Amino acid sequence: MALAFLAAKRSKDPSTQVGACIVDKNNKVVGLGYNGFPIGCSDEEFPWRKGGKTDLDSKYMYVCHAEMNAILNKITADVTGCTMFVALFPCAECAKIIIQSRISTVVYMSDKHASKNETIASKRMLDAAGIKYRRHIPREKKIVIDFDDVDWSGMSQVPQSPVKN
Ligand SMILES: Nc1ccn([C@H]2C[C@H](O)[C@@H](COP(=O)(O)O)O2)c(=O)n1
Repeated sequence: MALAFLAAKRSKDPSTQVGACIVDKNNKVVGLGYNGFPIGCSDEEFPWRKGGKTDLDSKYMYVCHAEMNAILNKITADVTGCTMFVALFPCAECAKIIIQSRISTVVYMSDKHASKNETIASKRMLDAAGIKYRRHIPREKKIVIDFDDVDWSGMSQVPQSPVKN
């Protein structure tokens, strides 16, 4: 989930940055994505403002969601049986792509649009397709990357990364 949030930091959306990270059955990262405009659609030319969902001058007509980008950016032939970690519960359009790509589990952080039809429809499809979903309960409250903490000559981190007991 932390990697999904790190990917989200690359989003140029001024109001909502969403990231998604796909891992395989061995927890290997096989795809990362964040919300952004399609290749060739410049952030300077296309609108980041909110508006009606079908308004030509709003971002909703153009933005690719983090989930879709993570799937399209996959480094494996397919993502069958994989788990997607995503900051925000997938909308109905992303649910369709998740189902068709045969991802088996979705782990999300926020479900703030739970009462909206796009989320209700999403859950209806995920349930029908037998895709499991659950909210992420973070074990760590904070993950800090402080470049000043890195000993560049020895390339070691001070304090060192915690090791599993
Ligand atoms: N599951 C989701 C939900 C939304 N997004 C993206 C699409 C937009 O860039 C932004 C939502 O904008 P808002 O209406 O909150 O200003 O988040 C996504 O990538 N994945």
